[in-house]
Amino acid sequence: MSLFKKIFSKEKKETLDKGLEKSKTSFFNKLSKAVAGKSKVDDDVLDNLEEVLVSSDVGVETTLKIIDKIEERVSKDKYFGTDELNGILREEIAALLAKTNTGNETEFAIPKDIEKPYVIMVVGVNGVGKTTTIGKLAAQFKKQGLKVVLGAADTFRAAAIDQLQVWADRVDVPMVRQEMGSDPASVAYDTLQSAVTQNADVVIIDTAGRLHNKVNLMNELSKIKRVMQKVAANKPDDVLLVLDGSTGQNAFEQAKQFTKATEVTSLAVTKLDGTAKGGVVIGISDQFQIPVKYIGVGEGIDDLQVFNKIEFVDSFFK
Ligand SMILES: Nc1nc2c(ncn2[C@@H]2O[C@H](COP(=O)(O)OP(=O)(O)OP(=O)(O)O)[C@@H](O)[C@H]2O)c(=O)[nH]1
Repeated sequence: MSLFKKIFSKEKKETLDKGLEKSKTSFFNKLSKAVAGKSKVDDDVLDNLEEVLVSSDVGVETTLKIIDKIEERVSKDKYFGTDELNGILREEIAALLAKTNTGNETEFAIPKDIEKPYVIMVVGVNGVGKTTTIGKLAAQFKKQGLKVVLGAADTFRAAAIDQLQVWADRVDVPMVRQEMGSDPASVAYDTLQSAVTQNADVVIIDTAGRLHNKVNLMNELSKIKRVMQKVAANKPDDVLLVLDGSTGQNAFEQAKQFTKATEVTSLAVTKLDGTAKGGVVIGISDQFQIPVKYIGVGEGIDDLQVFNKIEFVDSFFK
């Protein structure tokens, strides 16, 4: 491993540790209360643990799965002590995450076996950190020496186009835009066309995420896809749903709506640094069986990380 990589990994780890601090403190405070005065894991401890997991935004479904697994282990080994609970929780959560997050990626990269350009269509409601995530992603891909083109297909609000332009300028990548109110699919088409002409490696398309009308959202997203496929077959390669981790259960609700409206292939969970609700990462990836690809652990350009289940669990249970 090169020195640069070593330094980068250390920095990445520190940012992750810091980003998850609030979630960790809150979780382990609750956990220690849940087992206070108990030496063995019994029904009371399991009930308390269930509450801890639900109140840490792991979600009811995933919490019940974890509790079932621990119950199985308790019934096998009657002498299972509360001091072992941490290790066992860590194993069960790692196993859950491994089902969806099957890879072990640590760095920003695009798959080698796809036809260039790699197209990421970004979806999510306003305010979740969509624009910021696109900007940070563009910066990381550019750092890898890849040629990136952005498409401002959230034409619903002028501010959305302008905000993305700020990031495009900051990262120094081209952005394709049209007037506010123009057809998002037309912007996506132009963006892909321009990327193909420039022989770009990565295209990132911003879309509007208006949830108030599911049929409209569905129609808009499928039209964008359909029109892009006129330029290049099988695009987009990735439909990335951005969720604000600090909204906890609201993020679950948004995931539900968006997965109904379009085929979401990966998730980015942002703003984990400012919240104690980090458990959403575990619950959402499990409940929707969609891999978490990126996590946002700060506002800085380098504070978007490739989600790695091992690093995440290591940091959480450190
Ligand atoms: N602390 C923290 N802040 C973040 C993170 N990601 C985004 N933000 C902040 O969240 C706010 C909203 O981000 P935007 O990128 O503007 O959100 P958006 O979804 O594009 O929203 P609109 O521009 O309103 O459509 C900004 O102030 C970002 O700096 C994160 O990982 N951590």
